[in-house]
Amino acid sequence: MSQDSSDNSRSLSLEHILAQAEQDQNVVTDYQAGYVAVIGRPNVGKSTIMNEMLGQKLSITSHKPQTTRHRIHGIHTTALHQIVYVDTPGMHLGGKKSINDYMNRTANSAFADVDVILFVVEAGRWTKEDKAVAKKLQNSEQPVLVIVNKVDKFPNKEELMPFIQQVSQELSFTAMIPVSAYKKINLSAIQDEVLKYLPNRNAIFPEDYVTDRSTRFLAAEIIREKLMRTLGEEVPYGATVEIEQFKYVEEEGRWLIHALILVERPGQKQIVIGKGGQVIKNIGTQARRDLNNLVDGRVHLELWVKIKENWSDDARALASLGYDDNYSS
Ligand SMILES: Nc1nc2c(ncn2[C@@H]2O[C@H](COP(=O)(O)OP(=O)(O)OP(=O)(O)O)[C@@H](O)[C@H]2O)c(=O)[nH]1
Repeated sequence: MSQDSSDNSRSLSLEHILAQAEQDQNVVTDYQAGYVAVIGRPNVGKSTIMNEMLGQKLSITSHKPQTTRHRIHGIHTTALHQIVYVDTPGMHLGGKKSINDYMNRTANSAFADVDVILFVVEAGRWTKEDKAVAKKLQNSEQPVLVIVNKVDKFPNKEELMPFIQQVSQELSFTAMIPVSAYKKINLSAIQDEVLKYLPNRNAIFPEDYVTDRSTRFLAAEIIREKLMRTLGEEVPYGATVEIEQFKYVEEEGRWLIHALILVERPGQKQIVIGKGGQVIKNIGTQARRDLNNLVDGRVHLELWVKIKENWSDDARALASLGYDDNYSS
């Protein structure tokens, strides 16, 4: 073999490699992956739906509006697709406090970069706040799927017709899907419809990821959920949870979690503690059950209540508690 021909064959194989690399880049994968924002006014069931779609509990739920304050990514991966759900705080009209501003900003920014929007509404109840969300979605470039949740409240489907007509008049949407997250009715239709619009793309997150939030963060959310479920109206919006310690104690074979419940006023502290410490004990017992599941082991939980005045109306305090605009997907 002459020197010339061997050079030639080397340059041919280089060309081949470059061509192959270009082909690889243009490969059309069958795999589908993308982001799905779950939006709507408070209390329509966004978190319940997302938890059901994921088959596990990530977002906290309660019967009180505005339970969700942060945006959480729940990741559902199969051999064929990866759907990344972006749960948002319920969008609402009222309130001048920093926390309300923060929640609306987070919700607004959540649907800027997604592939599909799930607009969750409550069967039979179309409010001013729903209208405001509908208005924001009017010029949306992404497909909008209207999820009519809580249809279990209407055993007679005929009674839902006026509601469906009203929504149809006020918003142009890609599809409308009636479901009950609570009774697990028709939830698979949501995924079927989402998959029609999810792009062909490789997985965004590694396949064993279920959320991009830390265990520590999820632990704080679990405690906050129990707090909101246990207490009356006046405390929960003035309360938040900060995890001070989260560590595995080898000798005890269990996790040690120290959490601070921050409230704004002395009266609230009394309510959270309860007579003879009964209320906080009850919150702790409920939270520990879920925390055991979270860490898949045993948890020793210590809860403390502390007053931090006006934390919900102080931008710096909010940032220090993790309500941070810089958090990104
Ligand atoms: N009857 C009925 N209740 C439901 C259904 N889905 C959710 N709920 C209840 O509605 C309440 C609110 O649910 P969430 O999932 O916390 O609502 P959300 O929209 O995430 O609320 P925010 O966090 O305030 O934005 C809870 O008490 C749920 O149990 C449903 O299909 N039927």
